[in-house]
Amino acid sequence: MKLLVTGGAGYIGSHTVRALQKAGHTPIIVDNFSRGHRDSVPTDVLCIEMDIADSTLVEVMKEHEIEGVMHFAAHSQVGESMVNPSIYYDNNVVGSYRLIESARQAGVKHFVFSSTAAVYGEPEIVPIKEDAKLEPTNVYGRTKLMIEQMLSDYSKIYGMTYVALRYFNAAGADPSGEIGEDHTPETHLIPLVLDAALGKRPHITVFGTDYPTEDGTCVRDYIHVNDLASAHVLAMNYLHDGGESTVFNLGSGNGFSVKAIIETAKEVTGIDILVEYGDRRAGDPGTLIASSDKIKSVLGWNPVFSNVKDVLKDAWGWHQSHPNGYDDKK
Ligand SMILES: NC(=O)c1ccc[n+]([C@@H]2O[C@H](COP(=O)([O-])OP(=O)(O)OC[C@H]3O[C@@H](n4cnc5c(N)ncnc54)[C@H](O)[C@@H]3O)[C@@H](O)[C@H]2O)c1
Ligand SMILES: O=c1ccn([C@@H]2O[C@H](COP(=O)(O)OP(=O)(O)O[C@H]3O[C@H](CO)[C@@H](O)[C@H](O)[C@H]3O)[C@@H](O)[C@H]2O)c(=O)[nH]1
Repeated sequence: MKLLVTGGAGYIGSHTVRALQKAGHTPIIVDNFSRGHRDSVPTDVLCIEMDIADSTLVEVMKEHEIEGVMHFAAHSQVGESMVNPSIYYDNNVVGSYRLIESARQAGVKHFVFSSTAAVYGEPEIVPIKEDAKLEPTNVYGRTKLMIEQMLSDYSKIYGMTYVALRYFNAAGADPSGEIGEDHTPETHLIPLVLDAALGKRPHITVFGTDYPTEDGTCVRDYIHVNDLASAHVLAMNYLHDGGESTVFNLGSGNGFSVKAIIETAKEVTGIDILVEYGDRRAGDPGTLIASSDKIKSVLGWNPVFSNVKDVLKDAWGWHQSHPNGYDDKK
């Protein structure tokens, strides 16, 4: 299939582009490079510098006979969304609306969307299943839920089928060491802990120690970025084969506290990382752990990297070989 990949120069998008190539598809990237990296784009992939809100995308999709869109492009930081919500409503909600509408006008048949565990808010039952209540505790999660609702309406009324993949915490890097996580500014726990191990930061600050969890710090479900990538290929193939619109969770099914991640990072790196304890970050739920039973049974998804230590090892490999991230920003 010829597939348009928005945000394909970002962290998860760049890993998925490679998975699509390996599966025999032709990805075409659209990225405005607000947060992505040119060096993460394979040299044999067409990459168009463009915003998802640009209405001329209709012509791009028609010209390249795009069958499906994979939509990664977004702002995606929980903390930032609680400080600067307007850019989240604009880039995520308005931008996605314009993209979905362009796809409809171009006759695109399928849509795979990067949703998030943040649509659930504070769960009543863990592991979280797809039919759990949807009450986001932060603006970021709310914007993603609104996009899911748009896709549901477009599917019912215009017949454009979609899969929303609600990922939990993406982590790790391709074991090749060629691509990895490089956000500016970095806000995610694992890269920050590894930056502290590299001496690029004096310490890691734990956000909150009074959550109702075993050690008082937030519990998250960390999933290897390549396992996320393989799920995208399965989801698009499923839609191509006539599968109906639906949502799937994507996680490892295991929860790790912030303290546990820091301890595992100390083991993997062999470095005694300095830790400080701070206040809670606004909008953070205490515990998010996925049930991924649905995607396993419906799509036959089979995660390869089930151990958080292996995830951290791959992330550490990338950080050691690219201590300043991609070269393109220097
Ligand atoms: N990282 C995670 O743990 C995680 C978890 C759940 C969901 N997600 C979702 O997955 C997706 C990818 O996340 P990521 O960590 O790879 O993010 P990222 O910031 O690395 O990648 C996003 C890419 O989209 C591009 N982009 C942003 N706005 C754009 C626009 N208006 N037009 C064109 N390009 C634009 C950026 O330049 C960047 O290359 C996001 O939608 C995010 O919400 C991420
Ligand atoms: O310096 C730090 C950074 C983070 N944390 C904590 O570590 C956990 C993980 O935080 P982070 O890595 O920022 O991820 P989340 O806020 O859980 O959000 C990620 O995971 C969500 C799905 O669960 C996605 O939707 C988001 O896009 C993605 O950023 C949270 O409890 C944070 O409070 C710290 O204690 N100190």
